[in-house]
Amino acid sequence: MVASVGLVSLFSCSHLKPSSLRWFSSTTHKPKPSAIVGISDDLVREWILKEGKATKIIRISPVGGGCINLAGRYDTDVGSFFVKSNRSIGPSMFEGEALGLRLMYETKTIRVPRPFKVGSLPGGGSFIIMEFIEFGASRNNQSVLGRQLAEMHKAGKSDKGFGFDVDNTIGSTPQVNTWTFDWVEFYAEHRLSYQLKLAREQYGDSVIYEKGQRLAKNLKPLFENVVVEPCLLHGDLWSGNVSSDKNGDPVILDPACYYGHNEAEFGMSWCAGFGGSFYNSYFEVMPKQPGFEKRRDLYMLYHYLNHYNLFGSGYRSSAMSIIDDYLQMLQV
Ligand SMILES: Nc1ncnc2c1ncn2[C@@H]1O[C@H](COP(=O)(O)OP(=O)(O)OP(=O)(O)O)[C@@H](O)[C@H]1O
Repeated sequence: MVASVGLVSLFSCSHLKPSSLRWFSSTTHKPKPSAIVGISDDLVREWILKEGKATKIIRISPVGGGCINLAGRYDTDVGSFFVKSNRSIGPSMFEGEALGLRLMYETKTIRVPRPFKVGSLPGGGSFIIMEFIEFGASRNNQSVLGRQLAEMHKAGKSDKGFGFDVDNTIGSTPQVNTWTFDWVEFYAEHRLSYQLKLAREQYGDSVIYEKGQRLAKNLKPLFENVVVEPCLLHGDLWSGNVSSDKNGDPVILDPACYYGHNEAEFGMSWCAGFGGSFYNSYFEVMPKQPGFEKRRDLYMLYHYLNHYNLFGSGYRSSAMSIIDDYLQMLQV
């Protein structure tokens, strides 16, 4: 039922960020500082020299690889800072990212960059300053990644149900995180239905909308005998957002966090390359729940729909065939 990742997907898979660009994306040369991160960086420098406790900024260099924001590395006498900026979007996007990074960081389970500061830029736009992580040359150990991710899911609990304190984005699509006590209701409304409405608005696609809504209203049988607890999710876990540090320890980046069913974390697994050792280690900490396989495509559907909305019709058939298969399986 899962569509294979073709050429189109490889390059648009997760927000146009081929993973190969990820591993070696830093370059070091010396253009004018403000040109590097695309902003007048006075506020960034000010923070680094005051709260960041640096006495000197030694070098500023651009970091490539992202699509939505401009990024730079600020080397100082107290270490390096990673800065992203966006000239047109206000601070809410980076506030969402910072909150997600902070909550993941506080679980002390898997390495994420520690967020330091989000600010607005004088002429509009915003920036985020976080810990700079030196990436290692090789991909991380899948088994450690699986275990640490499961530990994060286990540690990151919520007493408000499913959702998040702020809305954020998945790629550039808004992701609504209104707190909801029932997971099936949350996933149906704020994940599937939201994307289906977008597809109808953007493409006039009433076929996928109507079939998808029929599925969204009939998800309950897929959750029989399962207790779903809210877990802190990275939310956009694909290979481009997974790296490893110089010690070879896994690092996860660029999250779209919310509290959800832990299995929803595998919704991007069609672009993640998780192997057997990843899943074995994961399930040792977070045991597999009954019906896991039956729900796997349901969680991919959200991301396929998002890719359809972001990148166009190349993803429609994958989303449609998942919907059709479920409608047939559930006989609705
Ligand atoms: N904390 C960090 N330390 C060092 N490098 C980082 C850090 N976070 C991200 N990077 C590098 O910077 C690049 C851009 O970051 P990121 O992907 O978060 O950008 P973005 O534009 O916000 O996201 P998107 O890729 O979704 O457009 C990444 O490819 C990664 O290699």
